[in-house]
Amino acid sequence: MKRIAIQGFEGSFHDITAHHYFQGEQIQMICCATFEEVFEQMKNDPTVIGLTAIENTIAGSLLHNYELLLQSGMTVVGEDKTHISHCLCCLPSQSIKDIKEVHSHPVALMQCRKYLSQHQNMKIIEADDTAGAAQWIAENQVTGVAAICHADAAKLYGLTILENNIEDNKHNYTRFLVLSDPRKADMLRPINETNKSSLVFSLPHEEGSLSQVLSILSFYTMQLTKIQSLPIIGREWEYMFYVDITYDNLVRYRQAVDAIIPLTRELKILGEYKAA
Ligand SMILES: O=C(O)C(=O)C[C@]1(C(=O)O)C=C[C@@H](O)C=C1
Repeated sequence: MKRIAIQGFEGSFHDITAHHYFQGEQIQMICCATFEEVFEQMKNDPTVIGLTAIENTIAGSLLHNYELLLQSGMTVVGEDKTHISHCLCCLPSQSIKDIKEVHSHPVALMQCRKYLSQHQNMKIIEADDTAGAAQWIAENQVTGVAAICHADAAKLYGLTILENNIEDNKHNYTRFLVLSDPRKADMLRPINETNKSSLVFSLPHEEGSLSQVLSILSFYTMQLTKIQSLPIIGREWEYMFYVDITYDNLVRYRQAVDAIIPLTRELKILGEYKAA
């Protein structure tokens, strides 16, 4: 039985994604209130696998999760991409005109900005997660409040769907990382199918330092799928660069990493895994 730590309750997008990624396997969810708690669970028990959202096609990157990943020393062993669709739901006794507040995860609220701006009478309240907001309304029989969550979560908690597909854009996908203690990583990833890596490094304050690294990656036919910079706290105007690359030749990939090491500082491989 695999134990998976997620941020969120049953019916949250983390829960849905974990069941998709580990399809056909026996899994037990460890539902955490925060991403910090997910990493804490993994730290306390190296057999616990983590699953965390890292970027969304509407709301952008979950920057804090990059930092948590780096600080934790955990390894990326896989990824999954989930189509995100939201509904507005409430107690069956309520109708749209009764709704004065909408509760959901901040990222879900961001994904429904346009819909919410058309309903200015509804006060927006951030919750720990989408399914948690639905569960809270159901358990406490809260009137005048709706949740934004997946339609399955609305059904799970016995809520009525007032409106479906309320996300700003139907091309709404979230990418999730599957994380493990490095000592357990090889048991969780199919080594011969590795075709993606996540790297992080900083660079010297010199002209062209980033472009040199990118040129070398391109020379070794590494395809850059993502680059994200994050400020280094305490070192003004210096950044950590988080880079994702895909490739079909593991030897060329290793050569590419060896070639960029002298040009970078603090290079760390966050994970080598199979692209979703
Ligand atoms: O609240 C949930 O259901 C979650 O799984 C969290 C989360 C996120 O962290 O981005 C996951 C996917 C969606 O993008 C919206 C929210």
